[in-house]
Amino acid sequence: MRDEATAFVPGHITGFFSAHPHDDPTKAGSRGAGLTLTDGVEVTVEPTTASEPTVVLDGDEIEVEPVRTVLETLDAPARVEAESDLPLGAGFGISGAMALGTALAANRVFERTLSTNELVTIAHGAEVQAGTGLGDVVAQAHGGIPVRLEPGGPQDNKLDSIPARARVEYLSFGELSTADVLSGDTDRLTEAGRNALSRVVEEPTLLSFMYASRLFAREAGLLTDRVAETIAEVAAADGQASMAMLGETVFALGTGLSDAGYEPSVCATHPAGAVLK
Ligand SMILES: Nc1ncnc2c1ncn2[C@@H]1O[C@H](COP(=O)(O)OP(=O)(O)O)[C@@H](O)[C@H]1O
Ligand SMILES: CC(C)(COP(=O)(O)O)[C@@H](O)C(=O)O
Repeated sequence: MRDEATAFVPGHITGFFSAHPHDDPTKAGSRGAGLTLTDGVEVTVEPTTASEPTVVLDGDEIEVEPVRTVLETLDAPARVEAESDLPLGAGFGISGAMALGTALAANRVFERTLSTNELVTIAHGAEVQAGTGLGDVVAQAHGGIPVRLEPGGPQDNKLDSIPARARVEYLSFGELSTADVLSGDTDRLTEAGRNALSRVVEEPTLLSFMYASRLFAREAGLLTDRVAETIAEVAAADGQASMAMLGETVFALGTGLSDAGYEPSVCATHPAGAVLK
């Protein structure tokens, strides 16, 4: 057993998605596309003798169900300490990042001998089971600008990506409970998500991704006034922006938000998937 291990998992902004439930959470998931980010989550796992696991994010002890499930699945009594560049609950896939980072680091600390795909499957299943995400984990394992053609964990899904890189700006006005949205009527997202995916498969470019994402955000009925206004202001300054699913967050390519007079956070698309440090 090692003293500790650390993994870095990129943040993930989903531009559009459709939900695809299944009785087996490792086969359930989403189709869609998004951006993995150089801003992300660093997850450190160390063994504990305490009767219950401890999960700390940016110094605060919190309850993130997928992390607990991953530790139980790996039979790993641990303390998980995460540092995030991104806000929790605002559409950056932090719950998925913490689950995936915990799986990678716990496997190393407790000297389990699971493969990367097995660990991604465990983290993906835990995230889906908790209702806090559908496609973040497999996207964060992949890196780049993943296009999720078929839902599920590595043994069932089919991923492609948009071969591009970009500077990314983002501005978050607040949280949107993923669990609330996913436990509601997601059928209304299915057609919008299918249309968006068809557009990006037809034309796998960043511009078509952004256009498809804006169309989806409108059709999904999730746009808030502040998000809609900000997207319009970026467009008026000849920029490309859309809403991060699922958060009250706007993301833009290049300098879109800055050019519209905002002071956004700045990062870039992440060229690779999650890594052990
Ligand atoms: N202060 C908090 N704000 C938002 N979520 C929180 C907080 N503390 C714990 N959580 C848990 O973190 C998870 C957030 O998941 P989600 O809404 O999908 O966020 P993200 O979009 O960052 O992945 C949920 O399991 C939620 O119960
Ligand atoms: C959009 C979402 C369903 C939720 O994303 P988040 O709120 O960041 O957990 C994501 O998991 C996806 O399937 O694309």
